[in-house]
Amino acid sequence: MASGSQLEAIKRAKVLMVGAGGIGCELLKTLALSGFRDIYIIDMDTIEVSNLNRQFLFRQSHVGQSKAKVARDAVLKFRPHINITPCHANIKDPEFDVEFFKKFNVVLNGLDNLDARRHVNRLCLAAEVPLVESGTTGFLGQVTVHVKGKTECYECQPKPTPKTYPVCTITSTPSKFVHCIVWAKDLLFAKLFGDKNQENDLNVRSSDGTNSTNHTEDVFERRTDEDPEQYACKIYDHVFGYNIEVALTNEETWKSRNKPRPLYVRDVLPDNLIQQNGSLENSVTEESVVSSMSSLGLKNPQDIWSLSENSKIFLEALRLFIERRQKDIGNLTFDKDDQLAVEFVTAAANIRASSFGIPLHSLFEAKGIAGNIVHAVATTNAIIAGLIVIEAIKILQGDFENLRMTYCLEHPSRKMLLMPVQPFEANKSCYVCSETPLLLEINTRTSKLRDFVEKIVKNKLGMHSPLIMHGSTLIFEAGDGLEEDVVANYALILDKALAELPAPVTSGTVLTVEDLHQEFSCNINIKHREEFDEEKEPDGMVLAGWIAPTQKDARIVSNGESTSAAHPAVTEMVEKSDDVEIAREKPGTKRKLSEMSEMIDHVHDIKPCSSHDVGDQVHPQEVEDNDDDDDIVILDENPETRKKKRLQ
Ligand SMILES: Nc1ncnc2c1ncn2[C@@H]1O[C@H](COP(=O)(O)OP(=O)(O)OP(=O)(O)O)[C@@H](O)[C@H]1O
Ligand SMILES: [Zn+2]
Repeated sequence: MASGSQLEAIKRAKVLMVGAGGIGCELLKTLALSGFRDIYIIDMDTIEVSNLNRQFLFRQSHVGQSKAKVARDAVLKFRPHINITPCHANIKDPEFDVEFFKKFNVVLNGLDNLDARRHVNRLCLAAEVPLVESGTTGFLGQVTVHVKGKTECYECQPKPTPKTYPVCTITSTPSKFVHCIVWAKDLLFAKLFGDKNQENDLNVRSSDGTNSTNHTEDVFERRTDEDPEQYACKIYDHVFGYNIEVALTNEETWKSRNKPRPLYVRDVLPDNLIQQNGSLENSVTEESVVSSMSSLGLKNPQDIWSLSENSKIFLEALRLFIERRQKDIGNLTFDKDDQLAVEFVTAAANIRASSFGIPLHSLFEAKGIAGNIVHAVATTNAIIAGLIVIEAIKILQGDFENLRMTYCLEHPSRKMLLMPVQPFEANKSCYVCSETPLLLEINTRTSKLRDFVEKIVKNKLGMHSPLIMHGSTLIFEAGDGLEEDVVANYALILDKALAELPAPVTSGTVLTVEDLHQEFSCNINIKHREEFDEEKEPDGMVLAGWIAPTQKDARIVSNGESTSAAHPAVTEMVEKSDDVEIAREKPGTKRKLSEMSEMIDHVHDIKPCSSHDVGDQVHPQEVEDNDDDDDIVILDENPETRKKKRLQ
């Protein structure tokens, strides 16, 4: 029961809620029932059937409608007199600028991606509005609070980077099903249905053994006289048969590994395959979702298909893409909600797995791996939403002393499901909330402005509409509303090496990079470096100067006993600590735990590797083998052993 002063603060508060999904639905309900009266809610999505099991404000009849609007209507049914303003929009739209943010007393995030979270963080800092940030991954979750000048900001700690796999493991030597999924999704699917101009590491060889670059025919191009079935068989034979035969010629590779088996349509399927394959075409109606499973009469997504069933699905899905989804071809990126794409990727991954002697998986499992899905747990969302409201109330009352970051653990430690931790102070070298410049080591003679913009400014710094200045000279800008000739001029400049720009960027140059939409600016000191290690520094540049505070001075101390952990994950804390609060070495300050919120946003990535580095200590293959492909570290159920176990 809220006290009088709490109720006053609640009644007066203007709250901005971003995201009306799993956490958002719970949050809106809890805010309304706690007495909040003025809530602005932004969500860019419409309701999908898959949301209904946990986003309880939505019903089947709402599918296709704006989440923000339906959530508002649902809550007004039991709290008719409060003011909820729904907005079906992207929080990154320019209208949600710093002035907009300033209208609110607190911002509450129920988002599901790093990009939007960083954007909100920057605007909250600029507008000086406190932010309560949240995330859940299955049974795990956390609520963190970010108040400018009092706590760290959301970006003070580097976020976990996406899981990457060495290119050679993916293209040549898969040893786990996830490698086959990454191959099927990021290479084969992208090659067949994605942007033709993008770089792709899939071996594109023509059937006579020469590399396609030296040969007139590209197997992936469909000839005009080739019908979809023939084309599908050609692709099958090429990627599962011919390419494997070519790989087998490299005997070195197979000395210490099991050899893969080349697979050809003629061996895997009966001769009359093509007729069989297309014979159920009539079962696919115009209105229904295009699906090779239903076309072939396979119903249960939890069944593990045989090699021949996977082969049929592969050929049928490819045929259906050509015949029914022609307009999408060339623009597709894998989407876990695209049934035909999931079927194709499952089948392709399973056929490859079969070739390499890796156990096959069901469509349900494959979809989970391909879409990085950790199944959402409604109760975790409800707990997290409750905690968001508790922290929001403290903020509204100005009770900053008692703010807590709270972690929801899957396996309660010392009978505690929730672990509250005092917020950590701001990282003095955070490039977002402090003015600390970054340092970029780059080959200024060979790296193009485009590389700098894409790899550093957009990917690493998360800017969308950047403006790059060299002193008072504007080098580059991107974003909507630029004149055509300006855009054309920048397009030319992008292909120039940094040192050859009209205002040359060389060692010692300080660049200022700004994103006006994010009200965010930072300086980057440029240091020329001639060479980079292709394997360890695949970007060909290294951004430094953004040091997590944990690296230097923070260590976990539990009951007076320090450990050497540099950047503790929540589970390590559970493992080693008897206390809820964890003191830094410096007495009187407390440290918070590393973030888990991005775990769910992880994507599988591929990084380059050379082919002869097996056995090397730092070889990615070895790292990956030990690492077991995991994103989330959890504790073993048995508290005695307290071993770390990993959750895929
Ligand atoms: N940039 C953004 N602007 C506005 N809303 C956003 C933005 N990014 C994400 N969201 C919203 O945040 C919500 C996150 O909710 P949740 O994590 O439950 O995801 P979901 O898409 O509803 O479910 P799932 O991904 O599990 O199918 C979504 O409703 C999504 O539309
Ligand atoms: Zn910061």
